Amino acid sequence: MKIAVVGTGYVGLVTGTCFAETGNHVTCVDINEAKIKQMQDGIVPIYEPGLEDMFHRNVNEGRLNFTTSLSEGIEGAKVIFLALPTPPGEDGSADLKYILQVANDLGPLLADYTVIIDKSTVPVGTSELVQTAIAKEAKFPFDVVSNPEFLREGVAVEDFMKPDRVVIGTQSDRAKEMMSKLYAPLVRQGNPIIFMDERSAEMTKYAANAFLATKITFMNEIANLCEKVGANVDDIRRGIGTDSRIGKRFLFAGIGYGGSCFPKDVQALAKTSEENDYQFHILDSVMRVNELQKTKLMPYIQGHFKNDLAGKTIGIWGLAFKPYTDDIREAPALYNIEALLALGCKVRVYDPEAMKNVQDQIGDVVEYSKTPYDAIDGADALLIVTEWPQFRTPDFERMETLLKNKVIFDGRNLYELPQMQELGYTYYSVGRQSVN
Ligand SMILES: NC(=O)c1ccc[n+]([C@@H]2O[C@H](COP(=O)([O-])OP(=O)(O)OC[C@H]3O[C@@H](n4cnc5c(N)ncnc54)[C@H](O)[C@@H]3O)[C@@H](O)[C@H]2O)c1
Ligand SMILES: O=c1ccn([C@@H]2O[C@H](COP(=O)(O)OP(=O)(O)O[C@H]3O[C@H](CO)[C@@H](O)[C@H](O)[C@H]3O)[C@@H](O)[C@H]2O)c(=O)[nH]1
Repeated sequence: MKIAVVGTGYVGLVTGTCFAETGNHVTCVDINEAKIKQMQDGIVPIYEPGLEDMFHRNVNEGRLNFTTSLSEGIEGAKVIFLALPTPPGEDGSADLKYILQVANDLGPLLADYTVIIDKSTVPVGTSELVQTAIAKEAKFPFDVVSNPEFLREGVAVEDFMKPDRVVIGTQSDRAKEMMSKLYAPLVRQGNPIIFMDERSAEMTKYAANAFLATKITFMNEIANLCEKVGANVDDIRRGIGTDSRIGKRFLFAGIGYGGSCFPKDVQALAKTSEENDYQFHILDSVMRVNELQKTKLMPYIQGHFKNDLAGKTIGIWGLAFKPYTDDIREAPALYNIEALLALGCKVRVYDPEAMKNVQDQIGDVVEYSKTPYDAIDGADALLIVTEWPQFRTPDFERMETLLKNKVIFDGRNLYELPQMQELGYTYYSVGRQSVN
């Protein structure tokens, strides 16, 4: 099938590449000329495990192309995916200007029956707005389908190729048939395509993200309480996660959730509630708790150094909002850097993938290190923010020779308490007792 994907960010690029991999001919359209040129030159603009090989294979075999021209990109396409940004507007609601702009542009360009698919995360009712915008100048029949995306950064290719489920919101039989054909190779494993109406599909995406953000936040609050009552949140996680009604995943306490989705989607759902005269109390709490959680180790850092942090050097391991990505959107590391700098600290950072993005965003207010060990050379303490695998089994003996003090503040609970005790570190983590 000939497919167009409009918007070649995270979701667009993964969608386009994976559908090319299943034998379709895909053209990716983006207004960012530099990005399109990069991809035409064979450079994948994001770091995502498994994507690069698949990208090159499909480009070389002629199934994956790139253009900045919408009219050229959608020529002959039976389906058009909209994978455009929906950032928070000033009031927290999702800003639909990118989607509606493209919808307006698409109308006069359609040259046959086409299925237009919202892959972006959009508030309930958006498919009707898209429908109206396209209809203004369309001369051919079309259907607008809501097909929210559930991939996680870092495992995006696997999530896309083997989805737990595919949610498709449409009431058109013609669109349903087209979507079933497109997704057939991906749902072979027995995972379902779930059909529903457009509004329910749009709501399903927000419900999933808000539920997961709430699950994490609940564990973060349990962790905060564990510290006070002398319990260990890792044991609690094992103790409740084995209950199949609760499930083992997304129960890891830490220094808050970040990324391009949870923060903005929880906020947007709260806004939708407000607009519909409903106070979604849980979401308000989730947002408030997560704000506090991101810098929850700061009081421990201040306490340890007796509120005298001016001139102290803190090494930070991890900048990306989670491992296996270079994405720093809403990353807890940025909040901790800001808090440490405000207290007069010098900050030295290391991340295997995200340092360029951080430097582009905040410049040289921190020092960028070539290795994790450079980041702690002469530092007064180490703060761990992202659980990259290489931080799990570091050379503790070497660290001891580099750190001025054997102190670790660990926002991701990477090490066992008895191990830290034996090694003689002062160790603060989340939801567990401190080791001195
Ligand atoms: N990032 C994720 O993990 C993820 C997962 C599921 C859903 N989503 C949702 O998918 C949507 C896209 O997210 P993303 O992270 O891929 O966004 P992104 O910001 O990484 O990329 C969006 C792309 O759209 C392009 N663009 C903007 N206006 C355009 C136009 N008029 N024509 C063509 N291209 C245009 C931008 O240049 C950019 O390359 C959002 O609604 C997001 O909430 C994201
Ligand atoms: O037990 C956990 C699991 C995650 N996190 C944090 O939660 C955030 C989000 O993690 P994750 O969900 O793995 O990453 P995303 O790529 O943001 O994916 C989420 O957001 C996407 C965009 O909407 C959805 O498609 C995915 O299904 C949804 O998991 C990160 O800061 C993680 O550190 C925790 O603190 N504890």
